[in-house]
Parts: sequence; C-alpha cells; structure tokens
Amino acid sequence: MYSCLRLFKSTNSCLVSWSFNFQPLWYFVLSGTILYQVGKQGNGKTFRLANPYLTEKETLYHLGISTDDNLQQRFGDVKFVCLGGKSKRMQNFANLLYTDLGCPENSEYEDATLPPGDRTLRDLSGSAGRYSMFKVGPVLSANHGIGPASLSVVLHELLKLIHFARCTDVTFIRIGTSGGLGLDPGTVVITDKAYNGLLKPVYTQVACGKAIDYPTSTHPEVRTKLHECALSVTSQSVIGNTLSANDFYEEQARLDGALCSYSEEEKNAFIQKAHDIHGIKNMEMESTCFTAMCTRAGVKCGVICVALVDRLVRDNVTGVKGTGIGCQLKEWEMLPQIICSKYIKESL
Ligand SMILES: O=P(O)(O)O[C@@H]1C[C@H](O)[C@@H](CO)O1
Ligand SMILES: O=c1cc[nH]c(=O)[nH]1
Repeated sequence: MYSCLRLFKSTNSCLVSWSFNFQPLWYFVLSGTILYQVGKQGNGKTFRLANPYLTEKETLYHLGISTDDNLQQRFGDVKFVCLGGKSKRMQNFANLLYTDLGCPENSEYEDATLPPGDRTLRDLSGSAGRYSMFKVGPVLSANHGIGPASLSVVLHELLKLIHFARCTDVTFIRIGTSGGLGLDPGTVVITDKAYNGLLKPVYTQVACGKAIDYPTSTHPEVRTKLHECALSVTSQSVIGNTLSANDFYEEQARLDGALCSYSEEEKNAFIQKAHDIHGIKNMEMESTCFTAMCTRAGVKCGVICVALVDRLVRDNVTGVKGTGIGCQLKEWEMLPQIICSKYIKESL
C-alpha cells in the first residue's frame, strides 16, 4: 500500500490512511491484526473526475461513444485500461487476454450468439475512425497513436469513460516499444520516472497561454509488480527512467532524420548524459503525458516498453516485416503484452 499521510482515527479498532490520490483507505483492526481492508489496490471509491464543467451528457467524440450508450452497465466493471501506439497491437493484446482470462463473458463481441471460442471482439471505437478499443472482461485495450498530442485526446476520453461508468480502482498501463540505452534489444524497461526532452522529470501542459509542469512518476506498486511479472517471463528486464520525446528523430537525438541540427559528438554527449546522470534506460514518446495525466486524474499508472534498438550503438530500428529481424521485432513487441496479461491475471 502506498500512502502519503497516515492518520490513526483509533489505535485499536479502525484506522484510516490517505491513498495515492489522497482519498481515504479504511482499515478495521483488532489487536493489531487487519480484519478488513476496503480497497486492496485502490480505495474502493467510485472514480470521479474533479472537472466542475463536466455535464451529465457528454460525447466522447474520438472514441465514438456517448453518455447515452449505457456506460455504467457496459463499462462499470473495468479495472484496467491498457494502451499502446498501434491499433493492431491492442487488438492482438485483447485477443491474448481473452484466452489468458478464459473467455470472460463480460467482454464486448461482434457476434455474442456464437460459442465463446468462435466469437470476435468488437472494435468499440471503429465508427469514429481515430482509435481502436476492445473490452475483455474487466480490461479495456485501446491504441493511442504516436506522441502526446494523440495520446492526450484518447486519455481525456478514457478517463471520462471510467468516470461516467462509475468504475472503482482502475489502473492504467502503457505497453509500448522504445529505444534502449545500453541495453540489448529485446530488454523490457519498466518506467520509474518519465523525463522530457530537456531532461526534466515533468510534463508541460500549455493551457490558456500558460505552461504548467506536472509530475511524471509511475505508481510504485504497479512498477514493482510489473517488474516481478517481467522477471518471470524474461531475465532481461530493468526498472529505470524513460526519456519521453515529442518526436522520433531530432528530440531523440537521431542522426538519420530528414533534418538534423547537431553533430554526432553532440548527439553522443546528450544520450550519454541522459544515461549516466539521469538514469535513463529508454526513449519513447508518451510516458510524460501518460504519467502526468493519470496522476492528475487520480488513477494508478505503469509503463512497460520493450527496447528495439540500443541507442548507444545505433539509431536505426531495422527490420522488414516477414524476414528474420522483422520477426524478431514482432516477438519483442509481444513481451510487454505477455507480461501485462500476467500482471492483470495475477491482480484479479
Ligand atoms: O506504443 P508505441 O510502440 O507506439 O510507442 C513508441 C513511441 C512512439 O509512439 C512510437 C515511435 O515508433 O513507438
Ligand atoms: O527508438 C525508438 C524506438 C521506438 N520508439 C521510440 O520512440 N524510439
């Protein structure tokens, strides 16, 4: 349990502590033994967004869903929201979960009348054409596209979805790919803190002409447990900080973009500094926005990415679909999915 403040209402029978999002967790204690704890992972309270401007009727435009779509009945049981860049990856992850969780009935299908093994999971956001989203038991699997602009849109709408669905104790997990720093390709990195391109552990949100910096840590319980699950799948797994850039080329100090404003020496010095001084183990494009928005909203979050290339050695992510190295990339991309599925199964 992670608590920022701990207050004892009574030393013997009942105590309350404040959870990660500063909401109370109640414990009922007799002679020092916890008899009953409300909310093992969270606080058992209905998730509420604090935005006073939200109304009862809202359209989640990019998800192709609205508050008229029985959100509480269809999504009220959601405990995990998993996100990754590609829609195909998130569809594949949904299918993997469907098998790993034993074809849970509370999934959303194209064809619910077929026997469980023959059913196809429905893309719930297909009509809007921007993102894909699947529901498998208590899990939503959605893609977020590339970078914070695309991610923030779907995160706003997913957070609103779990708010209107009145979900409890929801954890958000990003399952992605990245460039590793001093790691063999295929190594799995679980993010501790996310850093921006200026090597600061913040996400800068611009609103009404002002820039506000928000903290970017993952939840300690989530990252520890993700790491335990990762180690049971592969010995090549580390916890470290992640550089989250606004683009794939210049902000990640690649020399092989169309444009380049720095020398190879400057590139090497930057990557080495990120690694040596800030403990950065990988680079991707979403973890600052993801951790900051989840933390602001009061949901636990974790980030698990596989490294596809060692950026201390090269820039290029090589591989052609269907040939040797391409198959390897596909295998590596599966690792965060397998680990996350294990995490979810063990958490339910
Ligand atoms: O979740 P994915 O694998 O899409 O994340 C990384 C960061 C960028 O979105 C993208 C760049 O190739 O991959
Ligand atoms: O180097 C890499 C690989 C995948 N995704 C990134 O953002 N960077």
